[in-house]
Amino acid sequence: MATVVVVGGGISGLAAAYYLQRNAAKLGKVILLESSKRTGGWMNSVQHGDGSVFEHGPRSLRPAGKAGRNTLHLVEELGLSKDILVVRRSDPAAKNRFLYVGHKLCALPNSISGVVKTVPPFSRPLLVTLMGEAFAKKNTSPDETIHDFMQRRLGKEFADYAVDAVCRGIFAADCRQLSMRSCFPDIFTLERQHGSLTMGMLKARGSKLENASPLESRAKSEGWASWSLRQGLQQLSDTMTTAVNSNPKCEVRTHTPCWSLVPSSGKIKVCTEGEEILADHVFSAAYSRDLAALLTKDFAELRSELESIKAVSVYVVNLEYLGDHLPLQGFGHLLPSCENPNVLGVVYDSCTFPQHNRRDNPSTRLTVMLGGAWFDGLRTEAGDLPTEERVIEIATGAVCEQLGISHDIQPSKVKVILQKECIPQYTLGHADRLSRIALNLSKSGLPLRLIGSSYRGVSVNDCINNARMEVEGLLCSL
Ligand SMILES: Cc1cc2nc3c(=O)[nH]c(=O)nc-3n(C[C@H](O)[C@H](O)[C@H](O)COP(=O)(O)OP(=O)(O)OC[C@H]3O[C@@H](n4cnc5c(N)ncnc54)[C@H](O)[C@@H]3O)c2cc1C
Ligand SMILES: C=Cc1c2[nH]c(c1C)Cc1[nH]c(c(CCC(=O)O)c1C)Cc1[nH]c(c(C)c1CCC(=O)O)Cc1[nH]c(c(C)c1C=C)C2
Repeated sequence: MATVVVVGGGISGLAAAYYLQRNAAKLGKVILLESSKRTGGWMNSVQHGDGSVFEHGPRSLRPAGKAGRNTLHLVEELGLSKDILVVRRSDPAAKNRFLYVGHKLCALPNSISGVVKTVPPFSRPLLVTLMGEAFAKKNTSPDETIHDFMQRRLGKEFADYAVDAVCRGIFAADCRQLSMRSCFPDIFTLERQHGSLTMGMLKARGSKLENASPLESRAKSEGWASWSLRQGLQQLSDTMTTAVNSNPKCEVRTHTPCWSLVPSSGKIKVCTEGEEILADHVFSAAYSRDLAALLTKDFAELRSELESIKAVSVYVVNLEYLGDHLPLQGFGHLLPSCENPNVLGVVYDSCTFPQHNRRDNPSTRLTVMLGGAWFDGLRTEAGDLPTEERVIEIATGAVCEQLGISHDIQPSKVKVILQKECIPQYTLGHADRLSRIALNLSKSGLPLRLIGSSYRGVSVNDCINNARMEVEGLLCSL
């Protein structure tokens, strides 16, 4: 009977352990090793005594797409359907997203009238941009930066404002560095298959749901745009941890860093502080650079490829103000890098999930995100990290300037968290890098499978779905 070790207890590692424990009869033992004191990784929701919930990491998931539907399935299996908080497509938090440009909040078009009119910061209606897109020249190069791709198809203005800002709001990244093929594979493929994104999207519309679970059907019929859970998204990782631990053949060990992975006659010796586990199979769910540090010098090439996937750091600043202070209802706003590189955007949490607001008083909850690919711009002249006071000053300054919440109103809660190297960057050539990693791994003969946000998608949905596919791959091979 095989022993399987999962290194890393973020959502990817937990998903692998969860899908492995469902098939534990075929396996001997499943052990998940997590170096920190808690599972969940970046998934981190903090509940306060007054009922408020603050997210320091991911805050909402999309129900759409194969990976989105897979997570809904998981939620149902875990018995969490009753705790789902839904944002419908008709809600302001789904319809209204803003760009902060030229010292103004500009609504991104979300209706027919918004598409046919010229709305700031654009100099022509979105409809004209989309009509032009249908005739843009196709590119056949194996990869392109997101900015080059979008500028070619939708024009420079659209790429500089909308695309630049959205990439900051997903990858905290500079779209001039990122790979279109790896960050938005579906859109990249639309051009290959249909010659145009507009035409491709029109053809792909209204596909039917087959074998939908009750929650998926509900999501479709009620028009869900995104969702969270009553205790915050960490409720998902906590429930997965409990499910894995409740299987007698499986075990989640926190406070247990893996120190090294050493090949041993077709198996891997997994070394921790007090123990060596001889594993038949290892899933690495740690950041690729952390995995590189676990491999011996014999794997220099593999290590150097894994190390080349860099990640950016983000300051997450959660703010709560007593009273209703939002000038507009919506999901939040993003700043294109030309407006203010250091401030990525502001999420209007109290509008998106009012269920997470404190119970005793009306409140405005916001999350300001700073840094990302522009993180060094936040450092002092000496190159040091800014003090917590300075980070709060930047965040409350942004809220004052961009949302008109005066400096005279003191936040009732403030939490600053530095999320170090939290979002891996799929730069140009990422797909080739993954091919080289796969080749290196297969040559090495190591029974090691790679999952996690470093490789094929940073969204929680992708992390879970990719873990599931890797587990299925292993089970098929047994
Ligand atoms: C601020 C922020 C906001 C986000 N917002 C969203 C959102 O709204 N929606 C969305 O879908 N996604 C969002 N994401 C992305 C998503 O949260 C992450 O991509 C995802 O959680 C990554 O999960 P993971 O398990 O792959 O990695 P991680 O969460 O990094 O987990 C890796 C784990 O491995 C452990 N580890 C590392 N080395 C070792 C070792 N040697 N031994 C043992 N353990 C080890 C680490 O301690 C960690 O717990 C956001 C991310 C951030 C940072
Ligand atoms: C301002 C910085 C960030 C905000 N969220 C994130 C960052 C870095 C991280 C993030 N947000 C989303 C994902 C998952 C992507 C997916 O494929 O599901 C991640 C890793 C969701 C998301 N957020 C925005 C968009 C357009 C998306 C994609 C999915 C969707 O349409 O819901 C926009 C956005 N993010 C932030 C703000 C303030 C904002 C827009 C107003 C915060």
